[in-house]
Amino acid sequence: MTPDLLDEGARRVSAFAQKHQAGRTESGGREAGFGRLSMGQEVDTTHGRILYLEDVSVSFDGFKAINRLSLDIAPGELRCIIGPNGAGKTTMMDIITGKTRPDSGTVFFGSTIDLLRYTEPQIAQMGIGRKFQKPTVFEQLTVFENLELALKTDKGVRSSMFFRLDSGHSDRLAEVLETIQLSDGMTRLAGNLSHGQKQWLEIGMLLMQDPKLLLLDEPVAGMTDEETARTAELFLTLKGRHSLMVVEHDMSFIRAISEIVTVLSEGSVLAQGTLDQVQNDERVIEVYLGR
Ligand SMILES: Nc1ncnc2c1ncn2[C@@H]1O[C@H](COP(=O)(O)OP(=O)(O)OP(=O)(O)O)[C@@H](O)[C@H]1O
Repeated sequence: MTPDLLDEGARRVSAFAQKHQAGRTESGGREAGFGRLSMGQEVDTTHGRILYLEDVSVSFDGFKAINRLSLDIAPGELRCIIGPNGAGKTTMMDIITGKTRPDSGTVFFGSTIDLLRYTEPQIAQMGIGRKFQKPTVFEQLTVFENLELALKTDKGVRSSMFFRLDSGHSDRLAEVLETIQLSDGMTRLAGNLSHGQKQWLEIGMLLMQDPKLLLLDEPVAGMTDEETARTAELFLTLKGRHSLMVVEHDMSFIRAISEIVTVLSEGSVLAQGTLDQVQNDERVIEVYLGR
């Protein structure tokens, strides 16, 4: 990175810090919430569902990875998805985000947006954010710059460096920094963060884009116990303001955050209920022990 870019970055961070130092609230301003949608479409959740899949199937070379899958998620819900390896969890997220087209079935965002009519970037713009297992932050940029860049994903890195935050963006950035507990580390290079902090930063980058629905694939894999506990706290603060779908194998984490747990097996819903209910379900015990 050139010195002029570094100077420019430092100047912006300093101006930002001065503006927001006094403005920190106990809740980090979280009461303001998120929720903007683009694409000129509002998500209609009046029927009590933000995501709705019905009878969805997809095959790869004759193998049914998703088999007549039906499930729905309520606005503000934090839904945990578990299931043995190969159950179809990632493929289900690929279908929701437009990465994979199902052979049949229905996938709706709210009650009016047919997601199967949109491309992957359009679905992201509509407010469905996805976090893959591995963190993909820009290691050579600071925490602040990563978050700032997330506001302007349509621009190149250099033009984004000179992008000026308006006060709405600036407030959101401060709010997100508080939410992901990186306010004090905003000038650190992302490459120097711990694994857990990188994961939180990437979640923060998604939050900058005002997602209605967040899909998170194995968010605590590789985290320390302390990082896992902090991630549970983070998800509980996001619940209500966003809808979350969390795929995870770590049962202690699921226990800390879950209300309803959906168990996938062989591409379908095998069981659904509280973690205790599904863990005591004979069919669930069988698919886990059978492997
Ligand atoms: N593009 C593809 N081509 C062929 N087979 C695929 C493809 N994507 C997924 N599959 C198969 O579909 C099945 C479901 O895979 P998927 O990755 O969705 O499972 P998962 O529940 O996410 O597993 P894990 O917990 O191991 O991540 C697996 O048998 C996988 O091998």
